[in-house]
Amino acid sequence: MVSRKVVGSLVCLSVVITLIWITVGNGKVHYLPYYLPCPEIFSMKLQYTEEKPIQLFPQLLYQQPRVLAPKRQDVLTVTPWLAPIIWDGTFSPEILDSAYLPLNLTIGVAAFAVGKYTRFVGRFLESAEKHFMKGYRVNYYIFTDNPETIPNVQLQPGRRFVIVPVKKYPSWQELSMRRMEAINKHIAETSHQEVDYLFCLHIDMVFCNAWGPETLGDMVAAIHPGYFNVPRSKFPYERRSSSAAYIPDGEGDFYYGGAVFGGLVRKVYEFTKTCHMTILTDKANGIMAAWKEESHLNRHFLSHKPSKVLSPEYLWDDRKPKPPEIHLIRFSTVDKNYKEI
Ligand SMILES: CC(=O)N[C@H]1[C@@H](OP(=O)(O)OP(=O)(O)OC[C@H]2O[C@@H](n3ccc(=O)[nH]c3=O)[C@H](O)[C@@H]2O)O[C@H](CO)[C@H](O)[C@@H]1O
Ligand SMILES: [Mn+2]
Repeated sequence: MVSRKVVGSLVCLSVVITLIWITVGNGKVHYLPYYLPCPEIFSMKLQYTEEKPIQLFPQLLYQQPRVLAPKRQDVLTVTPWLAPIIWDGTFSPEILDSAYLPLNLTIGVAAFAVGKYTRFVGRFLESAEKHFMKGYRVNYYIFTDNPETIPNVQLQPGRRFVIVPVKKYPSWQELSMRRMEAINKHIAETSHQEVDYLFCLHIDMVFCNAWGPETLGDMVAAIHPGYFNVPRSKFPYERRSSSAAYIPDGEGDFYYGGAVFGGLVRKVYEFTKTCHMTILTDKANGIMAAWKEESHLNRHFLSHKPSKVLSPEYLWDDRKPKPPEIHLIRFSTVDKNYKEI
């Protein structure tokens, strides 16, 4: 009896469902295959700003990186905020080139040659043509008050030389305070459209070994050759609390050199803007930081950590004896005759 009632109700239910289906669904079967829950996603595309169908790391044969056998044990190769510190022996130029060359990047160099410093331009450019970003597109921006004295250096294909006229500053201190401003202005007006990365370098230096894509990063700072083995209490940071470059005792990571900094051009733009602003703040308060823009750079990098740090291989001073940790000097100060300049 019970089963008859159940069968009766089931029959009724199916009749009602069929009637509803016929009236509402108009008899058509709307079949959604369960294995394609949302077919639109297959036609959707992410809107990348630049799409470069490039095969990174094409087949290359190289030694296996060994997890338990670090290439360098004598030096720190990563900061506590996990930025790499670039030392010879820790990277493969071939792997890096295979990743960076296909991107067709343009690297900018900004350097000042004002007054008697125009004499350094020839040597700087000749050495850069031999060692700096070989195989990449490079734009040299030479900021000078005396374009006629700049020698004509033969450049490799894809490399360009640009004179950026600046006025003669009343003193080297004033020039030192204005460099950030001039570079910032030039990025905004010109170089942000011309380069991907920009390095700001002293002109009284020469390249002596390869400087390649291992140096590219969002924001790049270099450890000063005079302070890589010194406790931070001895760093020549600005110690007066009235300065915007003030770093109190007990703080600081490294002492970075003002002669080398760089990064993505938009990051260098932000960086030079903040440094220029803190320099102006000091000026308004009648104070000049101990090591001028270098003090402001060090203050900035304390709270905005660089994403890559160059070892002193990339900022050396040939007057110093070479310690065993430095295998290769890549960029070094030339001996200036201080009396003459
Ligand atoms: C003696 C001194 O304290 N100098 C400053 C300078 O050390 P340095 O002794 O390395 O300074 P420097 O003589 O190399 O001058 C810095 C750069 O400014 C340019 N330049 C300088 C003078 C000049 O008459 N014409 C010219 O074009 C040139 O690109 C030069 O490479 O830089 C450091 C970091 O940046 C600190 O800021 C130092 O305070
Ligand atoms: Mn210098």
